[in-house]
Amino acid sequence: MESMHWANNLLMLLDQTLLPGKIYYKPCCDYHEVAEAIKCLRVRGAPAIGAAAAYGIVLAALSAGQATQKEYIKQVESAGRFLKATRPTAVNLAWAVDRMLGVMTQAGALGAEDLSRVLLEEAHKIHCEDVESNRRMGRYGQELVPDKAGILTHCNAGALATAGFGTALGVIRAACEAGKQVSVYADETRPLLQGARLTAWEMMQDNIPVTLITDNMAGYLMSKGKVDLVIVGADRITANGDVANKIGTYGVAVLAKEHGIPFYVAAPLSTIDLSLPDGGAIPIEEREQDEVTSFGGIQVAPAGVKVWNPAFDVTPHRLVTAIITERGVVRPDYLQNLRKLAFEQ
Ligand SMILES: CSC[C@@H](O)[C@@H](O)C(=O)COP(=O)(O)O
Repeated sequence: MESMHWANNLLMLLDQTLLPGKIYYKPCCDYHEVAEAIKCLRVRGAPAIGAAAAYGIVLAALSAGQATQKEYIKQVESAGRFLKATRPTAVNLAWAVDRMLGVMTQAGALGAEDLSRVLLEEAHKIHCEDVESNRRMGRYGQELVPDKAGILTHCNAGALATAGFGTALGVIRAACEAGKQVSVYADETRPLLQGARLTAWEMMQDNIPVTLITDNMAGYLMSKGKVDLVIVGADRITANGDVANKIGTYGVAVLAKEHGIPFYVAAPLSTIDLSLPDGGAIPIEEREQDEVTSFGGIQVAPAGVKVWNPAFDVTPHRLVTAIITERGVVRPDYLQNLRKLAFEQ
């Protein structure tokens, strides 16, 4: 299932807020619609919001087509700032926007039509490269998966969260393609249920055995010897290997440590942010309180109760066994090894 595609100068986004009940591709005809879709999690997952934002830049460029060159550049840059401000944690979003703006600057001498064509080519490149990275990650990562493994995952780091194949779920898919049998356990992932709604659905679509658990069952599941490894995606990885991912990931990592279970993170290089020294510097998105006080549109908490709703947490690098990237598997010392990997050609 494609998370997005480009058709007739429109970005078609699979509306993930409706899954698994309904499959609907929402057409976005301007960058404001793309920004709204990112904010509301119609499109979500770090690489997917990066690719969507890249197409958002193309839409801004297309609608600036009649402007003078100076005005055109001003409008596209302003769209870039707008798109970047939608969600602060996943660095892939800013990475993709900056890459698009960089291409615009380099090709600055071109007329509007050519410039928009170059931007569309770049957005397609970002989209295609992500699928290719995930496939590579899968090849490296599947070597860490023993046959008959019980695998716990949190949130959704699958095809839906990327341009295709997935990061953490890509590793699982690659292990299956290599002939291994696996049993996947999906944390439901409160408050927005990406695990229940999306991961369980994705695994079932591919006939990969999956068992859904609520988030508070993970420790007991591990104590019963059902989990051989944990694998999750990431929204941002800092220079020292600290990992921001969906809220609840940190708790799973602590439980994995307690039970001696390897904890793997699968993420492309576009998720690695060497400009930040450690996880303390990552901006963590806080979302609306009704995501916590309501469930399926029904209020489940007393009106007026105080709520804290961070969308992500940070897992310290000491709990991360290895980081799987499209260039290979990185192990501690992350400070040294991530830098080495990023600058390798
Ligand atoms: C390959 S996706 C990795 C992460 O982006 C994913 O695990 C996650 O935390 C997504 O959060 P979301 O709030 O659904 O966008």
